[in-house]
Amino acid sequence: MASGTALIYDEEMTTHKLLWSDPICDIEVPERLSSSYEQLRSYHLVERCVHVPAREGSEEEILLVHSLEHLEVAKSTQTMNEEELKRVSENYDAFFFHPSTYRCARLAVGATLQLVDAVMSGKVRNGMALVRPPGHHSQRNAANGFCLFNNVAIAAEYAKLKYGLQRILIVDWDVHHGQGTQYIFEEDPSVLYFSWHRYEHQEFWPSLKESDYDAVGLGKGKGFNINLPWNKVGMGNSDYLAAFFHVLLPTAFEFDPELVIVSSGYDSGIGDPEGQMNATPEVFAHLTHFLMQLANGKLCVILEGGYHLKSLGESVCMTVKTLLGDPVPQVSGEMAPCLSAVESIQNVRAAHKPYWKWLAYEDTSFLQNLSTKSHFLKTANSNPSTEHESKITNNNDTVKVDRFLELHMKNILFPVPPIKTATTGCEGSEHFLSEHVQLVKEMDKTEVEALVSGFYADLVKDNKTLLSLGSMFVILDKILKKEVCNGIATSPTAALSAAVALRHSVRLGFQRVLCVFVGDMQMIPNTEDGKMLIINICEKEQSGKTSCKHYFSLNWKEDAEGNDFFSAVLGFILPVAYSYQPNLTVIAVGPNRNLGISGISLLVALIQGLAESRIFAVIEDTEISLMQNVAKLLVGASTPAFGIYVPPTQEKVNRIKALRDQFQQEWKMLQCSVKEGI
Ligand SMILES: CC(O)(O)NCCCCN
Ligand SMILES: [Zn+2]
Repeated sequence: MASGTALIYDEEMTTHKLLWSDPICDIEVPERLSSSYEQLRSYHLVERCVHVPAREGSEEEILLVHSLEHLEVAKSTQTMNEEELKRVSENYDAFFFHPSTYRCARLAVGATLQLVDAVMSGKVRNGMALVRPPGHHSQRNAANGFCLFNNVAIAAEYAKLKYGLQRILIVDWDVHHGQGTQYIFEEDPSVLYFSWHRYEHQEFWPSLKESDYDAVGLGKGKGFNINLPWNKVGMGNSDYLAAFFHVLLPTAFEFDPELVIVSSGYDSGIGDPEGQMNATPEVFAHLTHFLMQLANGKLCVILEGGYHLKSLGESVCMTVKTLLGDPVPQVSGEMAPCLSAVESIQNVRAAHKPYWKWLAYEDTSFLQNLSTKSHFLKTANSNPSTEHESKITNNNDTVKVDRFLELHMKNILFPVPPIKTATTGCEGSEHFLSEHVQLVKEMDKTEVEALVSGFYADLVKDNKTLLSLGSMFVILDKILKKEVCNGIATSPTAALSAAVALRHSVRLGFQRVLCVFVGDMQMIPNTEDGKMLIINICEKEQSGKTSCKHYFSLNWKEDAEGNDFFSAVLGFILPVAYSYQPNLTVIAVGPNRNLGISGISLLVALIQGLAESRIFAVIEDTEISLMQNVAKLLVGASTPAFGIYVPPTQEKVNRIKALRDQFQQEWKMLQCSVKEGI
């Protein structure tokens, strides 16, 4: 199983720079690269990565995407004087040549391909390439938007050719639309291109009609181009996460890519003069964590834009930390997407409904018989209350942003626990023991009895379970004290252990405990005080207990063919969980579970982004192989395998939709459509 994270950086890529005054291009400075690298060193992240050297992309590799003419023009600039360089640059929209630009652009291509090779060969699991000039605006025959060669597009074509790949996902979270990449792949169903971008109803650069949500791809490529336009500035963490839950991730899991490449621009982060958005650096840890669950973890992150040096550096570090497997920091801010974001999400889901199975039963009825785009929802000016209040008055006040980020990151960053996982040494644990796993000794019997006989006496009826509780208490204590990141235990009665664990966790001071219980929960704690939120995935409605704000019973029957649980996790469980913002997650699997191991693995893998990755898993002791799967995921020892993708049935989609409609006011991350007439 591949492990390790590659970091590719070559200082020579800092030699490309603007030689004359140009207010559009003067933000693309060499310090973008050097200060990001310095920030990685300051967080001791460079030494934890596998260093892979850059190389020059060959002319042949560049010709995979670009015309010979484009290559020749670029090559000819090496010997030009300033006057000539300026003149050639004027042929393009927002591009500047320097005598070293051609060399740097070839290094950027080569660095990107080196990363693809390192990941595809299994030398590493994933990695990041810090490159400039960026790539996603450049086109077959033109430089554009600071980009000369389209690094990511060349990487996709290279991977198809060299590794015979048939499904590559490109995620472009840069705040500008990568129109270059869109043009290159818009008829190609083997490359799924997703981009969000500042758009403001075509007001914002590059102000293209084809950047809107109805540009879904052409010919055989229809459905494989996804544009999510942001029609307002100030988009934040909740908008970005909602876009992942309700648009990108369900599509990505259905597409089932063999490789994921990120056009990783950080101008979508707070403080950036171009983006004017509000998303804070830790959100990139969450986005990265989600993408790591695809393609068996094969993820190549390639730098695009990002023009506020501090914001860029912090976001790059959040990305690399997550690639390395570190716990994911709590995401800040109100978990509620703004109206404009929800409208864009709704529109792009409607536009893509004809192409994706997971959308087949989503009702975009309001669009029933409407063909032209003008009928799609458009807010000329949604009322101010639906706007995010901006944390920073204006992003142009760089020093103010620096100070904000200094404080913000202090709160976000936390010491990573030395040990990743604690376990009880239960049967089967020998299969995943490593230096990241700690066996906990049993709590002594009398201590357990004292603990249990008082506070939990009503729950614990017999001695048999007493001992299994003992080691559970030890694990919970270690998680609370942050001596370990997560823990796993087996129990003869997981339902009882879960009930005791929940009560014990609240007693230990966890204020918001999320419990996802798979199977028959039997005893359901009182969730009135909001200190617990329970999602019970069961085969049939628990006797008489209907769903309410802090208790959901989600009826689900495992699909015989494969794993159809994606829509439940992405469309319901994660949005509720992220809205709740727990500080501990308890995952329990009781008797007669109604979910497959792959469905449960998906749940465990995706939920690690919550509560600073603090998870306590308790599994019925008859489920040895499930326990091993879950443990390997918690340790980070295995890249996730979620079984055969099966789209949700209409009945299951309706069940999730009903819960969403009922609770989207309480848990706003559930929102993915605007009710008529609001
Ligand atoms: C790589 C990039 O997307 O950040 N380039 C932005 C160019 C903006 C020109 N006005
Ligand atoms: Zn950009």
